[in-house]
Amino acid sequence: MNLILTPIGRFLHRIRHLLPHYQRYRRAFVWGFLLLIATNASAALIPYLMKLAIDTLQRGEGMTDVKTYALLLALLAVLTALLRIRARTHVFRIGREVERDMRNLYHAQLQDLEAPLFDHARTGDLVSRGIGDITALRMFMGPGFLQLTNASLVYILVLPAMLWLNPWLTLMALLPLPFVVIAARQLTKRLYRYSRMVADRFGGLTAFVQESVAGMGVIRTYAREDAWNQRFYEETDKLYATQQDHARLQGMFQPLMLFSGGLGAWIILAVGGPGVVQGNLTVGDFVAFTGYLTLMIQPTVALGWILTVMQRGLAAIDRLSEVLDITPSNADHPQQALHPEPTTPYAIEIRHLNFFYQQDRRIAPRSKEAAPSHAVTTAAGDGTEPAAVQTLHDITLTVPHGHFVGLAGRIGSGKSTLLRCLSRTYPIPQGSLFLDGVDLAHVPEAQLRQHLTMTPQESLLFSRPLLENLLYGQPDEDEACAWEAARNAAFDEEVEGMPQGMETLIGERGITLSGGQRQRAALARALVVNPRILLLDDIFSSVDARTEAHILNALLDRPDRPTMVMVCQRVAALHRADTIYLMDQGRICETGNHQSLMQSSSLYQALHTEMQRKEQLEEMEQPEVQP
Ligand SMILES: Nc1ncnc2c1ncn2[C@@H]1O[C@H](COP(=O)(O)OP(=O)(O)OP(=O)(O)O)[C@@H](O)[C@H]1O
Repeated sequence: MNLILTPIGRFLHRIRHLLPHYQRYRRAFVWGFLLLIATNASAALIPYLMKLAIDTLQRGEGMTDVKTYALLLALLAVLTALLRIRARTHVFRIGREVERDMRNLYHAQLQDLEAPLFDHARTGDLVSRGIGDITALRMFMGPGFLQLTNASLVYILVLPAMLWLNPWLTLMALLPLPFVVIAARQLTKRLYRYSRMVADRFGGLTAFVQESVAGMGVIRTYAREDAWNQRFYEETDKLYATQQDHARLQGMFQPLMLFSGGLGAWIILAVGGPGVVQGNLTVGDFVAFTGYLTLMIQPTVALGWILTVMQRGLAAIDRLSEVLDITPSNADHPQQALHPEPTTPYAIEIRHLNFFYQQDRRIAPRSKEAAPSHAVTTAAGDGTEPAAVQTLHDITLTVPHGHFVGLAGRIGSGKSTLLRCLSRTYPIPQGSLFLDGVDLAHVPEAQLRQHLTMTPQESLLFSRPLLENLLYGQPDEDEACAWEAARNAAFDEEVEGMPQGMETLIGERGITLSGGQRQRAALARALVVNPRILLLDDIFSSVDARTEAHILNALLDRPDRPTMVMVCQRVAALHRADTIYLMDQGRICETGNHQSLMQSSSLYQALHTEMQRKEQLEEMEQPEVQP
């Protein structure tokens, strides 16, 4: 019992993400199955009617019967064709529906994945899983199901008919079958291996193309086109070689199946022919036998194709499961709603926060034969915990409601990482970060995003009209709200100057805007949400100092100003900060305001002087600044 259950259980586990679809479309599958039974039953009647017609002719009986058989045969042929068309369109539609559902599921899962995975996964590979692998799944669920069911039904329906006509001749005709089964078993594993390799290589190639398009400017700047092309050719060569191995294997199968069918036909002639001459077999039996064998040859020959589609489908489901199995790190945490009004003196409280970046946390199977529960693994592919590097050390701080906190420190001191933790972009430990006294790890995602907005260093804009980008977090707001936010971000005048104003279509990732415009558009997008807490990570790096000061002053002078934590790179921001946390090597080394730090911290003094010098140079280079 165990022996039977274990492989079946393993298989069901492997296709676990497909089982809900079998459940959802169970009626459609049953209906498709019934249509296929009807199609094959109708097809299986044709050789039998031929036998009756020929036997009637042989006996020299009246033409009326023969005409009736001819009419019946014609009707049956039409019926079989109609049923086959209906069955095929029906089953193909199921495949399309599953394909659509899986694409939606996969896309939704990508939205839930956390930042560390995107740090290490290759975008192109994720794209290829969402496109190529889901197409392979459609083939598995639609045409694959159709051909497999068809082949099984042909054997189930035709074999008894042949045995009933002549058991001995049937056994002889099917002599090559065991060899076919053995060959199929041998080839299946290798087909899976090559299918998986082709899918992985294709994923790598998609990632390459994606990087080439994104990095076109860099490639041209360094005149690396030829070298880059060469690397691409090497990748395509590898894919080609794997595809060739795959095709060779697949190519072997079809002739093998055709040969076994031909051998069966030869046996029928060699054994059945003398039977007809000796009178042990009627000509009708002989013709029916040949007809049945022809019926069986088609699915037998298609077996190679079926196996390929099935193995490619299994490779696809393995690759998709690696992504679909990943659960967000806070999925199991109990949820606790934030209070609508502040209940504690601190909007933000951080207690002894330690944070580690995982190294080389990539999506890959554990072993060559995809294991069921793998998902995230190390470069070694052994599923052990990836190495981690501690980036934040024992951070403790508080931010009272409405305060403006500045983070300062040298490059790589951990400022952005701290903001990423605060915005829960990265998984955070429980009991370390609190919003309004509620453990951040327990705050429901949707609520968190209404209360807290983070604008990172490099903000992405979507290839949509500017208005849609600005209202992205509050799509129900009207255009007036977008204009107000643009005004607060000192971006409104430039929008007015654009020929299509708010309806201006933004290029991919905001490419058609200048760096400074992109940053202010991203700030305006955050302001539309009107969050209680605003996290700003060095978002003025492409904006001149005066514009930065202008925006910041306007923001801070608002009576309803949010609690703000900002990575400060300019002196004006530091001067306005209620509290400055000075960071060094992942630690908070000094705390105070500008005046107190100028007196107590040599690191702060040095940073401040550097900033001042940089700003003076900037002013000299760019005398024309925006208001
Ligand atoms: N996604 C990541 N994965 C692994 N390590 C990272 C990641 N992001 C940053 N680091 C490392 O963490 C350290 C702190 O980086 P972080 O970006 O927080 O510094 P920062 O103070 O914001 O620097 P900057 O002023 O240049 O923006 C650096 O050593 C950096 O290499």
